Amino acid sequence: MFLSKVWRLLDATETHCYISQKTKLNLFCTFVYRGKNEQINLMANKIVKPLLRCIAKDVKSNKGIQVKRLSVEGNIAVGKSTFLRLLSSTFQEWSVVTEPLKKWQHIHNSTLDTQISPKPAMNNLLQLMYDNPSRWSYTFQTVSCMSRFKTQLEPIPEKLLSQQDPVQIFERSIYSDRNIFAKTLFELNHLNAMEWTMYQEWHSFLLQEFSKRVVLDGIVYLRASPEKCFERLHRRARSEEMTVQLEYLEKLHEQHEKWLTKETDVNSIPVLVLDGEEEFENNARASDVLSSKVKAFIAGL
Ligand SMILES: Nc1ncnc2c1ncn2[C@@H]1O[C@H](COP(=O)(O)OP(=O)(O)O)[C@@H](O)[C@H]1O
Ligand SMILES: Nc1nc2c(ncn2[C@H]2C[C@H](O)[C@@H](COP(=O)(O)O)O2)c(=O)[nH]1
Repeated sequence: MFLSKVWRLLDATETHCYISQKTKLNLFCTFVYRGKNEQINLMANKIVKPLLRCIAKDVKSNKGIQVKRLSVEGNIAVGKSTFLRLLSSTFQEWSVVTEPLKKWQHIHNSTLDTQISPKPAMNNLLQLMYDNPSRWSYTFQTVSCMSRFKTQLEPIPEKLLSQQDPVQIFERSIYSDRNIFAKTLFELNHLNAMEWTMYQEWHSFLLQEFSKRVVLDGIVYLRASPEKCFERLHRRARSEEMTVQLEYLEKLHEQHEKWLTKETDVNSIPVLVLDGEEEFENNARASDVLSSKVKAFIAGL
């Protein structure tokens, strides 16, 4: 009964005049919150929140909510996760989305799951890729890129919906998947010509199909020397990476420099280059300087 009254009201507002989805929702919430207490929670959880989510789903086309979306890019072990944790604690209203690394280390495979004793590494695609890059790089890029597209296509997180200036930051992106890793692996002959062609074909198709929903407003490039990254990689001591050579980090560094500092057009996305060389992890002053630069960069987007 209560619900039908509210929906009729909603329709009524629809017939009188066009109002923005957001205004309509505010009206809806007003009536919800003037309604009977015991039904408010029901409405909030069952109706209002999903409505907010579906209205804000495609933020770029919804005038009501404009989320500024960025990625943090940088070499392996440069300090992206560390920096994102610092940003997250400084700007708690921001949404920070980390790289789905655990998914790559634990590939769910019903066949494997049923095997009595699957070899441990058989579901660790990161390990397989480092152990035999020519065999597994194309598979890895397919999985990593799909997981990145899914991440960037997720609906806007609830905590951003009510904010005046919502910000969402991704660790890496569908763009670095192609311009850094897939490109490097092709140049190192771990992707053959056919694989590199196929990768670019479906990557370009998905970019075209989802262009507005995966576009970035800015890129933060956390830059450090390959030597510093190599030192940090061993400090972190991730088991899958123990065979990574300095030469590989040097190649990835060159690729980042080419993509983010030399190429004039990074799809015309503004880039902020930050010095990641400094040991900012336990240095509040250094990390504050970096955080302030990111905040000022975002304000200008
Ligand atoms: N600016 C920094 N100063 C000192 N140590 C750092 C810094 N950034 C990261 N580290 C350390 O280096 C290692 C790699 O950092 P991490 O954030 O995991 O890199 P990424 O996410 O880029 O792979 C971790 O052990 C981390 O504690
Ligand atoms: N071959 C690829 N490897 C990738 C890709 N994205 C990340 N990675 C590797 C690099 C690291 O070993 C690990 C996590 O990255 P961090 O920079 O956070 O250490 O995953 C990719 O697209 N291709």
